Order: sequence, then structure tokens, then C-alpha cells
Amino acid sequence: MKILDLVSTTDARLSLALGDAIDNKTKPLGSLGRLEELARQIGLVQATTTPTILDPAILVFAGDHGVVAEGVSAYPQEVTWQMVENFLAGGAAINVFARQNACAIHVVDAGVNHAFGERAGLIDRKVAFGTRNFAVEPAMSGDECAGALERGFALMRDLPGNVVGFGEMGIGNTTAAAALMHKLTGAPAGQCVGAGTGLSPDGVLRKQSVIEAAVRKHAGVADPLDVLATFGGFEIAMMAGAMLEGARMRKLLLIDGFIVTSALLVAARLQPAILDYCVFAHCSSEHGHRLMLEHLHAKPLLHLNLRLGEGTGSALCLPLLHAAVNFLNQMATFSSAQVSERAD
Ligand SMILES: O=C(O)c1ccc[n+]([C@@H]2O[C@H](COP(=O)([O-])O)[C@@H](O)[C@H]2O)c1
Ligand SMILES: Cc1cc2nc[nH]c2cc1C
Repeated sequence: MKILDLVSTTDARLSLALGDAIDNKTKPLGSLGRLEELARQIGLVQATTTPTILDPAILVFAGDHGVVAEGVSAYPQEVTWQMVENFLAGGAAINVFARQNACAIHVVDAGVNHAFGERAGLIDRKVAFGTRNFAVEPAMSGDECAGALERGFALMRDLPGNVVGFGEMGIGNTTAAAALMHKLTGAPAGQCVGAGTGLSPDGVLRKQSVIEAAVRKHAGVADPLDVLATFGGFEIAMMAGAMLEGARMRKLLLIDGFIVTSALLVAARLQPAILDYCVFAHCSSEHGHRLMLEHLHAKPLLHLNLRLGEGTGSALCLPLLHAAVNFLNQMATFSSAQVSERAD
């Protein structure tokens, strides 16, 4: 497996040109706030002063987690495959929000513990029927982890469009994501764990102990790919691969909640320039997400107390992306509209 180098989108001349284009629009300087930052970022990602949003798509990666045997989720494992069926039937929150925003969804079986058979609309990239229990042994072998990353690269190469939103589904995956966060940011496990699908306070303490014991068991694992294989999940590894390839292709990456951001933590350790390509959709109410975002110096767009996953935050910020490119491409300038500029 080869991870290709990513280049930063930094381009001083283009940044100046975008700044001029934004400042010449008929509005007080800076008055479109975060939308101005977004417009500039999308312009830099696409290397143009006239960026577009073409064929946006949301990829929902599903996988199961052996660590659920430790009682770390409020819901049973079969909810993962049952929700995949719900995605395929169009009845989940992500289906509703993607439809509302004319956005395609692709559901990927990265490693669900269920035999779906041939299913229209389901992209079968199953590495295995769920990871192993990392409280006992590494979640994945090195080969399984590399296979998941590579399938992520390939998926992105097949995807049209220049904006890709990430989403996931996997009972137990907040435990995997919290373990990755603990290992990759150095934050204490107690600051990385949260209620996930709705664990009780006692359940959250148990989740913390499971992570702390597993980290002691797998002491010495430090390389980001080894950390991913030991504590991660197939959907998390496949997202990390897809993010790396998406950025290499200069697609804009929409980062959803706690689990999607944990995949980015891995990708950013491998290729820090990936952060230039990321829009952080929202700050999840999962306990560790705010700290995880701070670690990445990320400023999320929305604060809606979401903690659903599926890519729902990614879908909900699509109108903001459209607004950013539309104001840049369509607003009149002071000179074209013959509006007087500021007096000083
Ligand atoms: O995206 C988030 O921030 C988020 C926060 C909490 C839970 N989730 C979703 O809930 C599931 C994992 O929760 P759990 O408690 O089973 O680890 C998984 O399917 C995620 O999509 C997602
Ligand atoms: C019902 C349900 C839907 C979900 N969507 C993402 N994670 C989920 C977890 C549960 C339990």
C-alpha cells in the first residue's frame, strides 16, 4: 500500500485574487463572515476564483466492532445491518437530509457482521464480518487495515463530483474512535469517551476502563497505521483512505461527527496537508468531539447538538457551501452595480 503525498492548497497569488473578488462584492467588508472563509477555501481547493459545487455525494461507511462484547453501546450490534437496510430503503435521517439537498448517497459495506447478498444500491467492500475485540486482541491485522485503506482510495477514484461528504454507521464505533483519539492526541481516555448512542454515566465509565485496559494491553503501539489497525474499525480505515485519495484529487471533504473526525485524525497524521481540504460540518454533542476538533484547529460550521452520525451534519451544511460559491460567482461588485465604496 502506498500513500501518496498531498500538497497544501496555499497559493498567495490566488488567495489575494480571491480576497479581492470577495471584497469587491456589494457588501460591507467581511460582512459574510464564515461564508467568506468558505468561499476562499473552496477557491483554493479548486485552484480558481470561480469555484463550483458539482455532483456532491455523501458516502456512508458501515462496519461492526468486536469491542461491543464489552458492553460499550446502548444498542445491540444488529442495529448496524438493520440501519444499512434502512439507508437502502431511503428511511434514515441521512436519506431525508440528502434528498432535501439534492445530494446522492452511497452506502458502503466496509465490514458489517451480516451477509447482505447482492443488494441494489449497496457497495460491497466488506473486509470481514466485523473487527475483533480490541480488549482482547488487535481489531484488525495489518493486511486487513491496508485492504480497508486501499478500498477507500479506489472508491474515491470512481466517484464523480468535487465535494464528498463523509458519514458512518457502526454500533460500538464511538469506543473505537475514542481509543484512536486517546492514542493520537494524547488526551486522557476520560476526555475522549462519551455516551455514544446513549450509555448511562456508569456505562461511560466502563467504556473508559475498557479503553484504558486495552491501551495497557497493546502498550507500545504508536505508529498511526498500527494504532488504526489495533483500535480502529473497517469503516474508519476505509474513510481515512477515501479522505486521503479525495484530497489528492482536490475534492472538498465534508467532515461529519466524532467517528468521521477520528478517521481524519489518522489521515492527518499521515498527511497533514489534508486539513486544507476539509470543511468541518458541525460540533457533535459526543463528549470528545469538541476537544478532537480543537486538536485539529478546526472550526465547525454548525452547532446543533447532533450526535447521530450517518453524515447528517455533512448533508446539513451543503446549503452553506452552495451559498459560499454562489455569492462569489453571482453577486454584483461595487463597480458593476455602481454602489459607492466605503468612505475612509
Ligand atoms: O457522529 C457522531 O458524533 C456520533 C456520536 C454518537 C453516536 N454516533 C452514532 O452512533 C453509533 C455509535 O454509537 P455507540 O454508542 O454504539 O458507540 C454509530 O452508528 C454512530 O454513527 C455518532
Ligand atoms: C437507531 C440508530 C440509528 C443510527 N444511525 C447512526 N447510528 C445509529 C444508532 C442507532 C441505534
